[in-house]
Amino acid sequence: MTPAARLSAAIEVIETIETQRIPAAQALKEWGTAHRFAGSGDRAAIAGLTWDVLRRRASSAFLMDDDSARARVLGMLKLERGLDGAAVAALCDGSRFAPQPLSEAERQALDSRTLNDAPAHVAGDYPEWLDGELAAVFGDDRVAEAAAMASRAPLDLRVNTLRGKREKVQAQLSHLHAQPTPWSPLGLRIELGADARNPGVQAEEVFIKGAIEVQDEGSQLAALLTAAKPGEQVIDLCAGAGGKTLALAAMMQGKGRLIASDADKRQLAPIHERLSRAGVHNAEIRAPKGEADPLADIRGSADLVVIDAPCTGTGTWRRNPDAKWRMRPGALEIRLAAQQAVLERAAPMVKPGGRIAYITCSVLASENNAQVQGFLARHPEFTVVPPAEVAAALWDKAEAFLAAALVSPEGLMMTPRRTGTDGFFVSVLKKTG
Ligand SMILES: C[S@@+](CC[C@H](N)C(=O)[O-])C[C@H]1O[C@@H](n2cnc3c(N)ncnc32)[C@H](O)[C@@H]1O
Repeated sequence: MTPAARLSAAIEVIETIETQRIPAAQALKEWGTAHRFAGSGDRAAIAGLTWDVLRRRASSAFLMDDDSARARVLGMLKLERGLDGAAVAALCDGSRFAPQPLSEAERQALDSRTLNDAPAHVAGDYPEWLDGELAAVFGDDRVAEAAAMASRAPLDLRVNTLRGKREKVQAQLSHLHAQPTPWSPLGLRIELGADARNPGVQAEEVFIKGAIEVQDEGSQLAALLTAAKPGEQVIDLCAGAGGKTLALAAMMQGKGRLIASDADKRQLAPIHERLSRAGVHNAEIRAPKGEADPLADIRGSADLVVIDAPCTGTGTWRRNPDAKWRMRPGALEIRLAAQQAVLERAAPMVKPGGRIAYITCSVLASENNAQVQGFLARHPEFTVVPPAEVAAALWDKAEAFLAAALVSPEGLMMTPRRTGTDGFFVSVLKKTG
């Protein structure tokens, strides 16, 4: 397919998403089924265009002064891909399979309209109802922060130190141009272009042998900031598919006791295979069985309870721009209640002097700072470990990391703009009594 034909296809996919109100992944799949002649390169390029339109869904329509699928695609080409009016016109030449030529109004919009007068939620491409939440955290920086949260994310890997060393794994992935991540001593980063096909790391020998896992650098750092140590008793209370469990296991070097649990046993399904591939031998998985609490025996004994809390995932918008537009206020309410419940569950498990690491992949104050404040009010036996002490887990990077992150009395927040990671909040709470 020509670049122009791919553009026509992307307009079609965006139209389907908008009119049928279906998820982007589904619309792309349906398009692929109906156009079996399209090769994998074409599909990847059309998907790239579609995701980029969703990144710029509001600002592209504002720029074009038109909210049609075609306008959003044209506006995205300027805002996200940096094409000028002439370059867009060259793609839309009206030839077979190409989009229709630009109208006068479209040409003018591409040449002269800007986002200068756009409201914050439009310029920053986020749902209007979240403006107050983002203003509370970022103030006037919210447009710049949100724009970074809309930008394409790299593919980050964590090297599993139970199986290999970063330098060696990097050399084994040199064909993918993997580079060390800026903060995590365990991370490798693969930058992906706009039309990039999935690099298929799961088929690499280092992956099959358990030496790497796909994990955003922010998630790696969140695990490191818990400062889990060899010999400790660590409870991963919201283990899900085990991303944090695997990182914690490597930090513990096979020594001590690591218990992974989750309220939803289905979420835990992939963890068994992942732990065995990663060579983890000191982890115990406790899935719920009926009404009984699988962690009933853990009372006042844990050195560390990690809460990788259920959250809205606003910090991962750059990986899933579709989810951002589908998010509703009701979903936030549900997450807030779940976070409070899981914090309450964790408190009695911790031994005196032990700690809770409360982590979210959200940037919203209601899910982060306010949850910590509420918990401290209910549990005066806990205090916040000062963020400077928490950051010390990053050794030589601690000072620069503290300067980059958004530090509050409740904890540390990473954002795509500040740390080049997904958005993550980490608060470490120590039990004094
Ligand atoms: C952010 S996800 C966990 C991701 C996982 N830790 C990882 O790194 O791959 C949050 C998890 O919390 C679980 N959860 C929700 N409420 C819970 C509760 N009250 N107790 C324990 N787990 C809960 C959900 O089932 C979900 O799997």
